[in-house]
Amino acid sequence: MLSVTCQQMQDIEAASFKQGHKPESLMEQAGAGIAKTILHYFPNKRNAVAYLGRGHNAGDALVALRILRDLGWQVGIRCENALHELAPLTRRKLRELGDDFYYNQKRPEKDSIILDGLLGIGAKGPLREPLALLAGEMNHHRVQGRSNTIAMDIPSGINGDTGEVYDGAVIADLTITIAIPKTGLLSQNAVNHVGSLALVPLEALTPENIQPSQPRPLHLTTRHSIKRKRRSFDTHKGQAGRVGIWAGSEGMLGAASLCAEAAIRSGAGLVTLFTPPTLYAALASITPREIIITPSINPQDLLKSRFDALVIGPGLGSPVASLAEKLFAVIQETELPCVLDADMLNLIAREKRLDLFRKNTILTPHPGEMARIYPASEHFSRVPTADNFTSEYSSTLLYKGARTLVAWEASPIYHNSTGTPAMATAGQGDVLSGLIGGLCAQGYPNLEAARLAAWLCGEACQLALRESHITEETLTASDTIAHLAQAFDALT
Ligand SMILES: NC(=O)C1=CN([C@@H]2O[C@H](COP(=O)(O)OP(=O)(O)OC[C@H]3O[C@@H](n4cnc5c(N)ncnc54)[C@H](OP(=O)(O)O)[C@@H]3O)[C@@H](O)[C@H]2O)[C@H](O)CC1
Ligand SMILES: [K+]
Repeated sequence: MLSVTCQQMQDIEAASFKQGHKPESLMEQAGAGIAKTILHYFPNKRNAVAYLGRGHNAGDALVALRILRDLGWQVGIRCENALHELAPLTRRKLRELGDDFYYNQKRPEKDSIILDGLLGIGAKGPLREPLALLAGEMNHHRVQGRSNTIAMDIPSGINGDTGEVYDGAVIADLTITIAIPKTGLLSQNAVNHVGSLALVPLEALTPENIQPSQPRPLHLTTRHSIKRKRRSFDTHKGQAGRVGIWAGSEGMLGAASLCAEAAIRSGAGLVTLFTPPTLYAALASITPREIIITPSINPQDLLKSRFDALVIGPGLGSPVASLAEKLFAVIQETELPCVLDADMLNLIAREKRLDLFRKNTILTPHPGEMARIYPASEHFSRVPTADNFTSEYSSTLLYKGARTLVAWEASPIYHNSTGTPAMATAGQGDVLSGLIGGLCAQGYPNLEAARLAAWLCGEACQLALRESHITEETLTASDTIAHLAQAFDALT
């Protein structure tokens, strides 16, 4: 969905009021959506404390808190403003929760949810007291009590238009933005304060007829903006998509295996993994039985079978010159959607074969690989890099990072909403490339496949963290694959 400035959001809101929508009804919908999102990502938590400012942002937090309390959660509030200073609607939402909460204020216990309802789109400039004090308290409890902070709409102390981070700004693990994403949330500066993103859409408030505030529109990919395909009843495995993968080298068998497993878990009907004959036995012993493993020394084999999409590169290492030439020839020749990942990108950079970045290719560089294929990226921040690169080359680009970007030609620059720092671990990229290949093989257009795969990987990891045996430290790429089903389900 297109992102908007706070002023644009306020204008859309004002227009909806003119059409008869009521602020209280919107706040109830927002609060209900926030509570639902909290239950989706943190179903095992039982304690929440809402930090309140004076405005309607606090009202959203109070509605969510009331719903959680009614479900049996222990809840509390922190507010340093006098009751008469609260906006009338916010005051009403506090009364519905119970005035006792105001007189018996609570600080978050260990392992709580902290709701940031200090400031939303009505924020102006750096945090003033008493909110600065409360923001400091929230950040302290997040770290000391290992709690999770969830920002209502915008983390307080972040400029919602530019992403500028003011002193003492709230650090959120998840920002639940209301109705339409705010442009500042997508800024690279703010990423450590915004955390992962979720959207609560409100039917009355949509960005129709809004002019993007940037020359190249910045969009957020959320669960609502991706359409999951349904299969017809008589689908057979040949129609479900055939993926050909060239991956792996000595010492990097896991990359090939993870990539192939993710491809089959994406829904592809047949996945064939080509591997040097010397690695065959070892690879067969760690790869799921559903994968066809074909020993090969000639990448031309990728063109001989009837595949619907190709993935080339995970764990490829540094192939000898003759193999490199053959891989280049395949990429040159194929018209299939073709994911170029990891060492294949390094090889293309090293041999200066950027002519291979054709329209059917999907490139998945992390910042280091990006710097190799496109040295100009070192002089630009991420969005201009994605913008310039896709203006120069006709590939679909998936630029990995804490906020993965997906773009193609003059498309909007799509910012992925899901993900967690737990993903900073080996193998996640191999899963991602396998997933993209599998989705392309099923007929998702390249741009959609890349957006969906990035969203699914991030969502799978966020959902994996709900389990008691998986933590930020222990999550692995296999856990990502194991939670793809839950991520797909979250789309429907
Ligand atoms: N978008 C929608 O249609 C909906 C939004 N909802 C939620 O409402 C907020 C916006 O609420 P609003 O009341 O307009 O504004 P805030 O809650 O952000 O806060 C305004 C008050 O905060 C004071 N303020 C402003 N800047 C600062 C600062 N830097 N430090 C301290 N205090 C600040 C401001 O005081 P003034 O003295 O400046 O007037 C206001 O008192 C939106 O973000 C959503 O969360 C709806 O609930 C659903 C529909
Ligand atoms: K907030």
